[in-house]
Amino acid sequence: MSNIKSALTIAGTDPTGGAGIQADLKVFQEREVYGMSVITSVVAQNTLGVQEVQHLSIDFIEKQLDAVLKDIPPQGIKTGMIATVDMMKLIARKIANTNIPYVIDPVMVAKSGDSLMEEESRRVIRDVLIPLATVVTPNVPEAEILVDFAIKDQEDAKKAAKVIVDDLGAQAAVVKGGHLQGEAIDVLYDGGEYYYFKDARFDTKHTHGTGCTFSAVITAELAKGKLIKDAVAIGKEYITDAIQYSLELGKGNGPTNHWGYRLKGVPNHEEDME
Ligand SMILES: Nc1ncnc2c1ncn2[C@@H]1O[C@H](COP(=O)(O)OP(=O)(O)OP(=O)(O)O)[C@@H](O)[C@H]1O
Ligand SMILES: Cc1ncc(COP(=O)(O)O)c(N)n1
Repeated sequence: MSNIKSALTIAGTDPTGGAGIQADLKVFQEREVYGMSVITSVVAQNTLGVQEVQHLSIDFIEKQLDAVLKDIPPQGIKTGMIATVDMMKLIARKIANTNIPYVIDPVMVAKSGDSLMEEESRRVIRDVLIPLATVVTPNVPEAEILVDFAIKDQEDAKKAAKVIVDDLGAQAAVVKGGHLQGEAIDVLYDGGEYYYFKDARFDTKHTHGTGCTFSAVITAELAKGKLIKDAVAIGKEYITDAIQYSLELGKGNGPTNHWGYRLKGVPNHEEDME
């Protein structure tokens, strides 16, 4: 038997390569798992925002899922942009009995402010997909919608992570602190303990795709058999480096970039460098 680990992302696209499916596949490659993808929606977007979205039919998404799952069953699955209730129900049906670690990045609104999930789906994701999750990775606005209370500080973020696990049924939740003040602190709750992942906050607008990248690393590490808390720690370190070396590409919010960090060749924030 092959010991190659593979990971599957089920998400929307970003033709400029910073977010969505394209970002996930780059991460899988960097984390040395074999990357596979099922596209839910094709998105005409760039660093400035979303221009147009076309959802694929449920029937065609199902064909893609069957093509992958029946041929190369992955050791880790993540979902990103799942815009409609019917897509959520389909994905739940396909992965409910698989036992494959499953990471949900509950993508609702792009950094540009454009909606990536229908209003109705925001409630349905709670009931249909969250109970299947190994880890859910909401940012603060997404966590607020999932738990129905305002998150102003780390104490609130901690409470939200607990509700997502204890009440909504995920195995673990990490509420990301990118939208809070001060250092970038993410809170993980795994049903037993809280873990805090704290790192420097960089003053940069080039953070397109941070959430996608972070959750893709966690998926890759779970696929390799890492514990949840170790997978999140690796995700945090990776995204911090990728934000520090993010790229001034495009006319808006440029993409994060771990590749540049690795090569140490193309820093764009010289003030952060020695
Ligand atoms: N300016 C920053 N400097 C350092 N780390 C950051 C910064 N902004 C976000 N992070 C970290 O990046 C990760 C993603 O967090 P964030 O809250 O930005 O997710 P997100 O809003 O879901 O991203 P996206 O909008 O791309 O979906 C977290 O680990 C967070 O702490
Ligand atoms: C297909 C897709 N999925 C996710 C995001 C969120 O990323 P961001 O909030 O950084 O724009 C996105 N823009 N596009």
